[in-house]
Amino acid sequence: MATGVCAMTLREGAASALDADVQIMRGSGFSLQAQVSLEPGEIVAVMGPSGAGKSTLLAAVAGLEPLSRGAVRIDGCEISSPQRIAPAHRRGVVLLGQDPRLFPHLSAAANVEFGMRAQRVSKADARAGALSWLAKVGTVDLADRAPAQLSGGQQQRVALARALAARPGVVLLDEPFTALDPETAAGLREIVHAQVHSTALIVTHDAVDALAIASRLVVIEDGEVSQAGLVREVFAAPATRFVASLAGRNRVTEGIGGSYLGQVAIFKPADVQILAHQRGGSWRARVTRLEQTLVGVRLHTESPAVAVDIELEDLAEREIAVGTTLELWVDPQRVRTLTNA
Ligand SMILES: Nc1ncnc2c1ncn2[C@@H]1O[C@H](COP(=O)(O)OP(=O)(O)OP(=O)(O)O)[C@@H](O)[C@H]1O
Repeated sequence: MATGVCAMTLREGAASALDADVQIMRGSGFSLQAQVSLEPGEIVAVMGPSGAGKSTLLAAVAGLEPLSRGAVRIDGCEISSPQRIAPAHRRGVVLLGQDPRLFPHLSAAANVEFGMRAQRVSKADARAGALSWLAKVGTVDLADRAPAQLSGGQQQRVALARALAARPGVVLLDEPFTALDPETAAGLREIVHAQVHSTALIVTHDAVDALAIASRLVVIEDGEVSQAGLVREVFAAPATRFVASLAGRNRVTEGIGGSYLGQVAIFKPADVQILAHQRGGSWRARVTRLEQTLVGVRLHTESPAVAVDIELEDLAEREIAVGTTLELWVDPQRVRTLTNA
């Protein structure tokens, strides 16, 4: 693979390979060190706590944040290094964030055309292409409206059409659904799933987004990659407390049933059993809250805080209510432990 700066314009319309080795040191004391490689057409989710460095990673890959060390390569062509950042039209990357950032003086169609014209598409083809992209995101009937005449969700759809119409080899989406209501977000999620044929890195706070859209997940914590792999595998075997909480697992740090002291015990709410009598490793807990789930009821208990999933019939049969004291037990084989650092 070539490693130098490529003079050629990047291939348009084809998904590209992305290889980013990003090191950023900010005066504020924050530093980011992350390495991500994507095959052409692969969609990878990026998750992590607030302030971990997710947006910084995407900005660096987009060529908007200078690197302290490392390089970003697309199809082997270096588009960013500490010495040089390629001009925007040669990077082959688009970044779409929470804010649609449409040109306010241009209509929805003209906004989409703009991205295509930058790729030297003729005016007539750009108009036809813009209408076709607006149709794909469900806003073709709004083509002549100015951004100010569109709702937030409609603006975000137009911004997505503009980003994809430029046929980038790599698309970067930084929480594009966060500011939208759940229904609009679900619609856009489907559009991304159906229409993004580029290689894509998507920052999200939503585990459902990661499962629905991406094949792999990269978790960033404190400026470093803390876990990476297939989305399902990462959620099935959380390596950090943050990933465990994403995956909806119990995370107990103060020990349970006299075991796991000095460790973080991680287990599924569905693996906690309610016993009729005390046994080795069981513990007594008071129910503080009941929550209905799609498949039954989640009991929240205290000291330690543990969630327990049971079926609705069980709740009625055992006469469980807020304030009930239960004897709980979890099979040690179902408990994963982390060192309590
Ligand atoms: N322009 C900036 N100048 C200096 N520091 C910044 C700048 N932007 C962000 N930071 C800091 O860099 C760190 C990483 O921020 P970043 O926005 O990448 O995090 P994030 O993981 O995307 O967080 P969030 O989920 O809240 O958006 C934070 O400590 C943040 O305060």
